[in-house]
Amino acid sequence: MPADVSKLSGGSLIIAWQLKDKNVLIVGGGEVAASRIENILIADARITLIAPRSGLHLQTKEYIGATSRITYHDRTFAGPEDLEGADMVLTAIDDVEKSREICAMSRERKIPTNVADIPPNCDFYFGSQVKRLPLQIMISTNGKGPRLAHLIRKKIEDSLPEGIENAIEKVGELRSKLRERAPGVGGDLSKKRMGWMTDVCNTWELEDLALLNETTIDKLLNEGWEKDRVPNAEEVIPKAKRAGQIQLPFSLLVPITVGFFVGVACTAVAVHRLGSRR
Ligand SMILES: C[C@@]1(CC(=O)O)C2=NC(=C\c3[nH]c(c(CCC(=O)O)c3CC(=O)O)Cc3[nH]c(c(CC(=O)O)c3CCC(=O)O)/C=C3\N/C(=C\2)[C@@H](CCC(=O)O)[C@]3(C)CC(=O)O)/[C@H]1CCC(=O)O
Ligand SMILES: NC(=O)c1ccc[n+]([C@@H]2O[C@H](COP(=O)([O-])OP(=O)(O)OC[C@H]3O[C@@H](n4cnc5c(N)ncnc54)[C@H](O)[C@@H]3O)[C@@H](O)[C@H]2O)c1
Repeated sequence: MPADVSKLSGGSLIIAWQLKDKNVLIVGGGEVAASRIENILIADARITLIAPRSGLHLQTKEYIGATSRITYHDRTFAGPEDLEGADMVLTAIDDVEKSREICAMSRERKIPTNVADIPPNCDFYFGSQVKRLPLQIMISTNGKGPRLAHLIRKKIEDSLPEGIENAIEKVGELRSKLRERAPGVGGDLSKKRMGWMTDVCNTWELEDLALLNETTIDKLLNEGWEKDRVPNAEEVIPKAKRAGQIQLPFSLLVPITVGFFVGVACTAVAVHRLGSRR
């Protein structure tokens, strides 16, 4: 039977774009540009910023002064020569015509472009973002309701357990130490490594993972990976350290959060159906 793809439409491709050391041109220096700068700096890219000094937002000024990763030009956009070497173009200016012009020029050069607030001139949209690095969560309403994206972000932020970023960081350290012991890509060793990592993540609570350090990571690898088993957190983390942690009910938070959003989605569908019957 052919797959039903009728509902696979109307969304975006949400990806974690790797921009390290790429060149991003930002045109405009207001509040929106400041938020674009923050997002691009997080991605370790270099920024060329073109905007007259007189229109710079305080936050933009602070970013310019704080890092050599921003090359600042105190002027308005000059023309196609400003697009030279750009891997991405973002405009955040209060001049719709100029924005459209810049967009046309960059699209001619096949440079991915976002024009703040003008969806037809965007090759990609920005979303509302939870930033608890290395965790990032992007919320997109696919252009339907940016303010709602902001409000949904707040709800997700409130539902995330404290210290979740530490757990992710420590899992990253564990994975890289495991790779030193079991290197390579593909093949049986790789399968075994992935299986073991999956079992550790499934078995351990986030708050226990967050307590890992260099010594306990080695212990987990010695007692676990080397012996083809997954030890309990109690075996690896000293009792006193576990006793000192705040017990976060992550196992409860996940179903509650998922339940909440399923509820919101069902209500929205019901309201929409009622509305369309009138
Ligand atoms: C999420 C966020 C990220 C960011 O920009 O960083 C973002 N807009 C945010 C806020 C916001 N923007 C607007 C309001 C006023 C209230 C309202 O209109 O709802 C507020 C609310 C506020 O400021 O709180 C006005 C607005 N925005 C767009 C239009 C044009 C249109 O709809 O046609 C208009 C109407 C202009 C008009 O009416 O004239 C278009 C876009 N805005 C997007 C992103 C993309 C789709 C995002 C998605 O799919 O959800 C998209 C398509 C393109 C883009 O810009 O990338 C950020 C919240 C960050 C946060 O706080 O967490
Ligand atoms: N997507 C969003 O989240 C969102 C939210 C609010 C506003 N906006 C829209 O984004 C745009 C920017 O918003 P803002 O609040 O940062 O505006 P702003 O007026 O504070 O800043 C505009 C900036 O663009 C600069 N500028 C104007 N023309 C220029 C040119 N030709 N070359 C270089 N720089 C130029 C100005 O000097 C100023 O720094 C507006 O169109 C606004 O409607 C988008």
